[in-house]
Amino acid sequence: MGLLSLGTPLDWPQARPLASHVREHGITQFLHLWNKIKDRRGDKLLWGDEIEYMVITLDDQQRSAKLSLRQEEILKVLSQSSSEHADHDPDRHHPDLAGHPPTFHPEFGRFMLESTPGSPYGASPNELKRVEGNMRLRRKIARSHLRPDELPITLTSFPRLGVNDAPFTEPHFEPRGEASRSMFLPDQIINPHARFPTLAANIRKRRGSKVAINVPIFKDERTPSPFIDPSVPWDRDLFPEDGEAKAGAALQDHIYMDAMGFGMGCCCLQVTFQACSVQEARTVYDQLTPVAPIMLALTAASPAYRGYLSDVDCRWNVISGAVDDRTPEERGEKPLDLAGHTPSGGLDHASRRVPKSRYDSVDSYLSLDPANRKEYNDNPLPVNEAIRERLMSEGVDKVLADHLSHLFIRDPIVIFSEMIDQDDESSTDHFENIQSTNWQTMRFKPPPPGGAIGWRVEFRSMEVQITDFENAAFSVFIVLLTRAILSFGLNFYMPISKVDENMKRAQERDSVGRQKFHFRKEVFRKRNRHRVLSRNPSFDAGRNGGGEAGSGAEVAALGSDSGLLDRHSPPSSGRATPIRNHLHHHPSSSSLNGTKILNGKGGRSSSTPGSPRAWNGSGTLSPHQLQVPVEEEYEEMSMDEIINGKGDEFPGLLGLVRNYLDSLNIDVETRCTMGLYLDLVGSRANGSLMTTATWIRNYVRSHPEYNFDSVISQGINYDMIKKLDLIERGLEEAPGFLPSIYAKRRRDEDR
Ligand SMILES: Nc1ncnc2c1ncn2[C@@H]1O[C@H](COP(=O)(O)OP(=O)(O)OP(=O)(O)O)[C@@H](O)[C@H]1O
Ligand SMILES: N[C@@H](CCC(=O)O)C(=O)O
Ligand SMILES: N[C@@H](CS)C(=O)O
Repeated sequence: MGLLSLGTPLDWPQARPLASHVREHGITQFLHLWNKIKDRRGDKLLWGDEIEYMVITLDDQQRSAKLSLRQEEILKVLSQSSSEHADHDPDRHHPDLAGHPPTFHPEFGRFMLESTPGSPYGASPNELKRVEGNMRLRRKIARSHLRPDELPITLTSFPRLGVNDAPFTEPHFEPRGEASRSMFLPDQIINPHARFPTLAANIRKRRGSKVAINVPIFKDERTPSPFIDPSVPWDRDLFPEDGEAKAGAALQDHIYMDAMGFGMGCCCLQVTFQACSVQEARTVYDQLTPVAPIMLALTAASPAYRGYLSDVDCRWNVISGAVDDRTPEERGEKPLDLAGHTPSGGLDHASRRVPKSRYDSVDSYLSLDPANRKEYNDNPLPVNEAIRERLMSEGVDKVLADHLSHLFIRDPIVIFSEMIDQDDESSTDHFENIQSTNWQTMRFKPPPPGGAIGWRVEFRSMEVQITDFENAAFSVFIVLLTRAILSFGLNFYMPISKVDENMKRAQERDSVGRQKFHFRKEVFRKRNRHRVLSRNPSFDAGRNGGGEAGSGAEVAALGSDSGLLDRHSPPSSGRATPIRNHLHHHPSSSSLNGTKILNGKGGRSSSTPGSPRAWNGSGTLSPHQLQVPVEEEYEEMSMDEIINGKGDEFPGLLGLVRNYLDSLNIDVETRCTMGLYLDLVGSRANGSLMTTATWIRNYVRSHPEYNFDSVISQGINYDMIKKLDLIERGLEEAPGFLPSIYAKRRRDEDR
């Protein structure tokens, strides 16, 4: 959930002239904050998940499953009940209700809820063991405030959103809304908070047309070819935009969608980490960036849109298209109008190309680690040049300045008239306005004013899973991987263009089984490979699921010279004694680069004159390593190899995580729970368990009502959602999808 300011939202013609004001003050706000918090360190690793749900109404007479639009009512009751829960609920003794009851938040869809733990977790194995119970408690609380015919389901995309041959919302509305002007979706599916309809309307207006999302259709035995969608009202003329579909916005052989709700009506699973310092946050951001597409593929859960099976398994490009506010010139569909060039901001809507939507993958790495070779930052990086120069002249290093000035190429989409003038020393509202509408695979989050919360990084690519067992498993896996990254000083860097290629592959049908992904071959820094392996002889056993727990001190010792941990961490964190580092040296003005589109070639390198000297000579990278041609550092691997390992050549992400776990002193029960989670991740990767997307596709294709024409009827949808609910509650087995232990374990926990 993004920034929810209150007030009167400005229509696009009024908001547009204020864009530079918001950007300028946003950066002033960032700089005020930066000067206060850039040296902040010593924060603990805390983390939290965000789970998004759809509320579904089931009608057993009609055999229909519809989206319930009662979000506002439900959230009101949930927020009242959170405080009362402690006294009246049968769960009142649940440790997660003491002090910090879980919280529920609105989301874009009026049929969506989001829940987070009441307070963030720590990263100790004992805390990790709590996660699934906390998630289940949240689901239980949500369910207890729904009507008997409603259920909360963690489904990434609702298969019949926008199918008008039968009502798909409760209550029903016709698709004729001013915000989206959609041929398929009524505006009533949008959360009525002014932020959301204004986002939808202003994205459309800035773009100059409705958004146009085209997902390839899954061609089944009887799907017409070419497929020209009979459910598009080709000749509707309610709004001027209605002609767009026929004029080329709707592609043949694709499922066409024309509104923000098709994307932001999808649900995901996000994980946010607090790091001990800005440098550690930048490390986590960089190292998780190549992991984002891998986790998107592994959690794939959305193979159905607007009543059809699609040929993709993930939501990513659907949301990307759903909020794509770029003009035709920015998208490269019309020639640029260079007369409109504005050198100070470079922000005229027709004067330059913008390669990506606001919702897309990360474009540049962020760390000052010399392992972050300039060759890795090989994507075009349009920046707001004036902002970049200003940040650097105020002492922000070039790498961070690139990142921020890239985010700040965007216009603010929602401006509230009451919020135009702010106290830039105490507010970060303008900064957050731009930051929170850059929806990328990773988000780098500065500490909010107030002091309680530190530097954070949000991991945003994962699709939400049907059960909290899976949601906990994937969240815990990412937390443990982060710990392994920091403790072993792992290096996953590879060219960011290859990460983007992986994003494309990740979304394809059955990418886990059929695709290969680029991944770095040598993930240990030279010295550490030897140290990790020799101090943790259980490594190979760990990879195979065995291995005895080692000593936590070993990991701490390894971490202390891993070259990636922040050297200012307090000794109590089990890390190195602080020594001086040079991370915050500022570039001299002579290093300012005047280019507007950066592509890495003029980019970062610890040896570039005037660029920050990032490291203190601890020798983590040998000159030899720096000389290896980038192309030789990575190769194509299957998902099984990336996760489960590849003989002696590559340990696999699970191998790394197991090795990290083996090094801790953990009780048997906790280790067993972690083992169940890691086994799920490994089994999904090697295909012994299928992804949610594959389960959904198989279910639809084996339903007696299915005609092998890609169509998901109301009856199929109803049966599927009922079945998924039974599976979640452990009342039906799901062979090949969930481990056999799941159902019984789930029922036992309900007792
Ligand atoms: N200090 C912290 N360290 C780490 N995680 C935290 C911290 N405080 C809150 N979180 C977690 O961060 C997640 C996001 O929290 P919240 O929804 O408040 O942030 P947000 O800024 O609205 O998120 P988003 O970036 O998704 O819009 C939650 O899982 C929460 O538990
Ligand atoms: N629901 C969106 C994320 C919305 C948000 O940024 O909070 C997704 O599936 O990615
Ligand atoms: N939920 C997302 C998308 S609208 C946000 O609020 O930014």
